[in-house]
Amino acid sequence: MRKRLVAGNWKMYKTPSEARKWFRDLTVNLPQTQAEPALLVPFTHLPYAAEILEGHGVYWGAQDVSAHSEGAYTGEVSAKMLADLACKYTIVGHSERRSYHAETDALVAEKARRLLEQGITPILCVGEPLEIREAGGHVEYTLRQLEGSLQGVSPASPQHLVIAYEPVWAIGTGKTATPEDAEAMHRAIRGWLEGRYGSDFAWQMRILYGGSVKPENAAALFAQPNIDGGLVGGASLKLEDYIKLLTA
Ligand SMILES: O=C[C@H](O)COP(=O)(O)O
Repeated sequence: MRKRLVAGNWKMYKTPSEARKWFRDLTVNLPQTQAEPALLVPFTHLPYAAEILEGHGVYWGAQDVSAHSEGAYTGEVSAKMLADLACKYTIVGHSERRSYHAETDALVAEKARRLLEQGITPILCVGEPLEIREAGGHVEYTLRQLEGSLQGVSPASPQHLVIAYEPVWAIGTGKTATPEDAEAMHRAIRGWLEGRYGSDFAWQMRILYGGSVKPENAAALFAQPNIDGGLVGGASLKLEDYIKLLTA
């Protein structure tokens, strides 16, 4: 049985002080839920997450990591540093990193390997742009991206790797994939993972949907058999909405 993961990607929003208050408010208002809550926040917020969320059943992590283990890499943050702040998850290969920072599949795979070396679970993002979807090449495109981004990535258990399918055209646009379209892609991804890691392993891995997930559409998406939760941007910034997603 796969435990649903509701991962909030805060992107570059909120100050550390705002985050500290938000984390406290969440611990006080946390609903009874079968879902696992996780927050992927800016690096500057992580010490507060570690201090406040610890012991509440809420997990935290970063939105990116260096592909290097250590060294003279000004501005970068290593997986070891994230592990020291008890990060359970960290996003790699988000489409915003791929497009604004020209991150390649090979680089994303490097980053995922650095995280696994430190016991942090990568949430590895894949997904097609609009023109590929319109041309009907979305499955092929996404599976090719998955293959490139998982080169040499060998998680010790199915819980140590999470895939997030995020169609680029649905991110921050208010346009969501229909539950049926999202499910079709998730099924294709799981099929590919079976070939790569074996059926039992792939069956236990979680595949999240991301792209304009909101309290109003979450239940229908999460009800799909191969959708194991969400990677949520905008709606994870508002405490009330995030709480609704945990109980969707
Ligand atoms: O990582 C999250 C995605 O980019 C989705 O963002 P969104 O929920 O604001 O569309």
